[in-house]
Amino acid sequence: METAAVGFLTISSTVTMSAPYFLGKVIDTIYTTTADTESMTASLTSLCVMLLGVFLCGGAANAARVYLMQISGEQIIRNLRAAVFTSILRQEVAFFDKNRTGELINRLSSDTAVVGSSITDNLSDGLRAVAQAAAGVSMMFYVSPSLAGFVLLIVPPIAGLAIGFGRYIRAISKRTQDALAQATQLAEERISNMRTVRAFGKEMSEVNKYTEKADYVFSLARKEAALLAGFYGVTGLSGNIMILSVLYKGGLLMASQHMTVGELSSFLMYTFWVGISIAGLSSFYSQLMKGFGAGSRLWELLDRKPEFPLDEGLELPVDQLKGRLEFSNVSFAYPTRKEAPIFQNLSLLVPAGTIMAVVGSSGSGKSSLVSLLLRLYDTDAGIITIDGHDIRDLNPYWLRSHIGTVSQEPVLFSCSIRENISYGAVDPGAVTTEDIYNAARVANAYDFIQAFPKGFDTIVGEKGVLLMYNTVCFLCPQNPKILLLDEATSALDAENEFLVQEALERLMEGRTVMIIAHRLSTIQNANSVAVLDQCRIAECGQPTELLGNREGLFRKLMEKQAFLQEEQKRALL
Ligand SMILES: Nc1ncnc2c1ncn2[C@@H]1O[C@H](COP(=O)(O)OP(=O)(O)OP(=O)(O)O)[C@@H](O)[C@H]1O
Repeated sequence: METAAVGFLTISSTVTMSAPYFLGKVIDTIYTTTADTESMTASLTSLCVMLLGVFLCGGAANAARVYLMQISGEQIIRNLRAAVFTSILRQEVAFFDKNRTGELINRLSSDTAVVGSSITDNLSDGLRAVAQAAAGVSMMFYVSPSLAGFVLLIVPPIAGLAIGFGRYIRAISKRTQDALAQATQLAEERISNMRTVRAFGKEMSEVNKYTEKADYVFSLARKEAALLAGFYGVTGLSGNIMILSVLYKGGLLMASQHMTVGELSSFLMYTFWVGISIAGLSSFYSQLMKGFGAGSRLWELLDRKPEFPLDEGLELPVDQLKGRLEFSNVSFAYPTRKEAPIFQNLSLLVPAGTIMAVVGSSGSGKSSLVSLLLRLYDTDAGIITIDGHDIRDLNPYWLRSHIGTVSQEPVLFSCSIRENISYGAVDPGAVTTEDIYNAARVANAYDFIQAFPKGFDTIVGEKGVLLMYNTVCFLCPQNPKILLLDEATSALDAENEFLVQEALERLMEGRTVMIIAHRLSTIQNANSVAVLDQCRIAECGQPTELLGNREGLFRKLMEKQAFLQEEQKRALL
């Protein structure tokens, strides 16, 4: 396809470039033919027919070139977007703590478009401008070397100016794309937290903040426009000076019989062509520099290697997996908040086939424990093992597909309930309707979902707003030996409490379970309880044993929690 485009480009440029030459011939024919009108008309007609043929051919080639270039441009943008999205999704979770969603979205949508179009739209015009300038200059030398040498003295200073200008455009484009990314990030955060914005009545102040960011983008665009105007003004003026000098010097050459009127006309037309090509080239160059500027962040993103691999490492035979979990002297702080340690020398053992309830005040690190087990982050010190294997030696992909994670407040994607439930399966395409129904039955959500008019095909609103019931569980991959559960914090009415409890018990049977527990009933059913406090496990043992210790942290936590739950239940009634 590219070859065809270049072919058409050559044809259309050759045709366009040969036109002035032939037109010159037409003029000379008119001026020099002293013969009878009939033969003059004949030679004129044949020249004009030839020119018409050449123009038709050039027009068709031009149309084909534009079509092909447009298509290949869209293809480049598509490939770029797919590559950037692949690269983003391969990054480690910590990368997403450092880079905000809005910024990444901007890279994916805006930067790729700027880079793509700067390469393609302009590449076609740019290549044509280069070809036309080269051919035009050659033809100028062919028609009159002395006049060409004189006129082209103007090119070096223009080239110098263009280089300086290109550098500036490149820098300003990078700044513009960064500013745009910041604006998008702000908008993305505010729109996704619209409830908070509304609750505090901050609509207008957020609008002002966004407008400020948009103003900054505009001020950069204004700078760019002013510079562009200056640059085009200078190049346009130089073009006109070129024409004037051709007229002056060419007139002198004609007077001294060194040039015919046809040659001067051809030369003048080639000068026009070269002038137009130079204008095209400067626009091409500035757009290309703009693309490079916008592209610098994209290349960084494309080249970035994730800190740990997605799909490399040891895979244990599934039938030998027992599910013994152990944290040994683990220390950890989030990469974005290195100064605030979450765990220091934390040790915890969950024997295979037992249920461990993890409790602790808000922010004590319960969810972080789960994140470490799933290897969303690596520990700073100490190791975490599954059946004695350091999880850093295991294939992360394998590890995650053999640990079932169920959150009772899952972030649901905006698709049907059916699709949401099958999301966790290794091959969602192979999940049968019966599998989905069973998963819903296990979660005691079957009747509830069937009660919707569209049943399992009900489309869930963004972030699951539509789905008020909070026990929908994802299909657990391959009946995992290990389950990590995050219990809902919200209080339920008596009937739902019973349904949830029953579903959880069914789910936990015969597996090693680590559950972030919020309900007293869950804790009482666990084999042991670990209390997180001040970066470590403060207490660990059987629930009844820990409750017996009146001064213990667990006892205090339970007293507080029981009180809170009572309060919540009273509020529900
Ligand atoms: N991605 C993150 N980057 C930086 N800090 C984080 C991140 N996630 C959590 N934290 C911080 O780590 C601490 C522990 O959070 P974590 O969510 O593990 O606690 P938790 O006990 O599960 O809390 P909760 O019961 O409120 O969910 C908190 O101070 C939290 O602000």
